[in-house]
Amino acid sequence: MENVIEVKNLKRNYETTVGILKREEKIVQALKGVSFNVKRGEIFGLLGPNGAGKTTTIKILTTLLAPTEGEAMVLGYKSFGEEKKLRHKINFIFGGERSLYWRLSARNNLSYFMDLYGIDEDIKEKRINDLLDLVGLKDKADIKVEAYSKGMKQRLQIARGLVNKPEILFLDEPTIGLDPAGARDLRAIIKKLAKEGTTILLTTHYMQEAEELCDRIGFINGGELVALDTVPNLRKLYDKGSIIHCIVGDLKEACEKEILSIEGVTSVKLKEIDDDKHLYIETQKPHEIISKITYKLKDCNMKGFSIREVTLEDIYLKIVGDKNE
Ligand SMILES: Nc1ncnc2c1ncn2[C@@H]1O[C@H](COP(=O)(O)OP(=O)(O)OP(=O)(O)O)[C@@H](O)[C@H]1O
Repeated sequence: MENVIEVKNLKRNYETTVGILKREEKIVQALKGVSFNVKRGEIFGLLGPNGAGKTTTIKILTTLLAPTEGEAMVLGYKSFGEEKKLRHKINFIFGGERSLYWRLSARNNLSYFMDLYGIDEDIKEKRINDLLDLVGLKDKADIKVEAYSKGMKQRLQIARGLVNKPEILFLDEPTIGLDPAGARDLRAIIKKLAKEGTTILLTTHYMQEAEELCDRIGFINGGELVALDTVPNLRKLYDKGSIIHCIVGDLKEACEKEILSIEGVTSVKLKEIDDDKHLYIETQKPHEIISKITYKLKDCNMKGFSIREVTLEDIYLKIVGDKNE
């Protein structure tokens, strides 16, 4: 499958000033040499903590920001330098953005945005109806957007992002602030779009969403791409099997080390949540060693335990780390 995005050694610095009394110039390296490709029809996820460089990457790819160094080719055009040739072939939606006109109906919003792209009158009406159908707003098409729920507004944003039939749609945190049902509806639309051939590059902080949607995932941290693969391959690379999750009230200092020394335990992570201590024990043979673990924790006021498969969230925490630690 052909590459529709080719990013090579992409760098972007921001110049800012810091300090209140003595203002000093500071350079923030938001991207430190990122390289990746996206294939046509793929749903590609960029995941990483706040400030990792995800939005900067999207802004460069959507022609909104110039790179400091490196190359970003989108549909064969330089995203900076050939932006005029590229702009009508792509579109983007930033999560929580307020680009819709609340005093207008959904239909009139879409009509207005199509006019900005110079879409012919004779294809406008059908395209508007198709888009309203796709995002499930046909029945509410003539109601003012101000009366819409957050989920409906976000679905209309998606329709707005499709007015020019983009070959690539960029979505920065598309489901942010939506309730579970609203987020599920939006994910269904994203899947449908990809099935119909639209390439999607999205960012999200929701690991389950990424796991459900993305064909491949790039983990970005501190301006660097630290891993890139399909979810099954990421599992193979970083998956040591299962996680035994134990919750205890007290933890004797030696316990953690003793558990780590049990044969078959790959790693032990401790996290304090409220007054409890959560132990995440990585192992390939959870059922063989669980009794040894509960024995070691017998004086630790054990409140419960569970055994589960390694999730994308575990993989994320392993690769990117936990900023709240
Ligand atoms: N206009 C700007 N001026 C100065 N620094 C900036 C600017 N925009 C972004 N940065 C910095 O660049 C780095 C990358 O920011 P970016 O917004 O790309 O991260 P992100 O991964 O999208 O984060 P989030 O998940 O919070 O949206 C951060 O350190 C950020 O503070």
